[in-house]
Amino acid sequence: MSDRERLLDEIKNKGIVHGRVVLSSGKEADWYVDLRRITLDGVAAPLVGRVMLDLTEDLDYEAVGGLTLGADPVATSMLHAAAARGRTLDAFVVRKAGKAHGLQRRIEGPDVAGRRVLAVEDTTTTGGSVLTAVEALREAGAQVVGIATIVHRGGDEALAATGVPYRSAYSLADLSLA
Ligand SMILES: O=P(O)(O)OC[C@H]1O[C@H](OP(=O)(O)OP(=O)(O)O)[C@H](O)[C@@H]1O
Ligand SMILES: O=C(O)c1cc(=O)[nH]c(=O)[nH]1
Repeated sequence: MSDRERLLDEIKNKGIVHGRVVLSSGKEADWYVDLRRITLDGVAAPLVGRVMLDLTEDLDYEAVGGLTLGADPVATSMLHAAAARGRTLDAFVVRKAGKAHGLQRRIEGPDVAGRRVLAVEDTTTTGGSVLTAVEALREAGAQVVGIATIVHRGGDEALAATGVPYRSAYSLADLSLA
């Protein structure tokens, strides 16, 4: 079984929750893909790193990250998977809001200014969260070369408007949710 097939099984078995839920956008839905149960799972997280590296292998980037919290373990899994393959990949965290004390950084981690970066997410519904990260990265002087998410729920138009390649590892059809 490939990493992609194994991760799909993990998501189906551990990540899908049925029931009425309010989404990040304020919309309501009858099911939720809780990818934190995947990206923080000891078996699934290493697969996340390898699958997301494979998904974006044609893109040239030196750092990866996105809007906290969903994106954070995606980025660190990729960092470790890259290291296991002999490649150095930095990670970063985009805060939802700037911080008023300490160094007052909106983007934590090694500096992204002037660097080629990949914006990641665990799931995209409207694309709003990852677009917030893309805006913050561009403001900080990073060159966003692509966007990648584990599960694509929606947001196609907003994502296309960024003008950079967008990839998702799985569609709702893969999860038998569409
Ligand atoms: O495409 P969107 O409409 O923005 O929805 C997707 C976002 O929603 C979830 O995060 P949430 O806002 O629940 O916050 P969290 O990551 O802090 O848990 C998820 O992790 C994505 O970041
Ligand atoms: O839109 C969201 O907030 C959302 C949907 C989903 O399936 N999973 C998730 O973590 N967030």
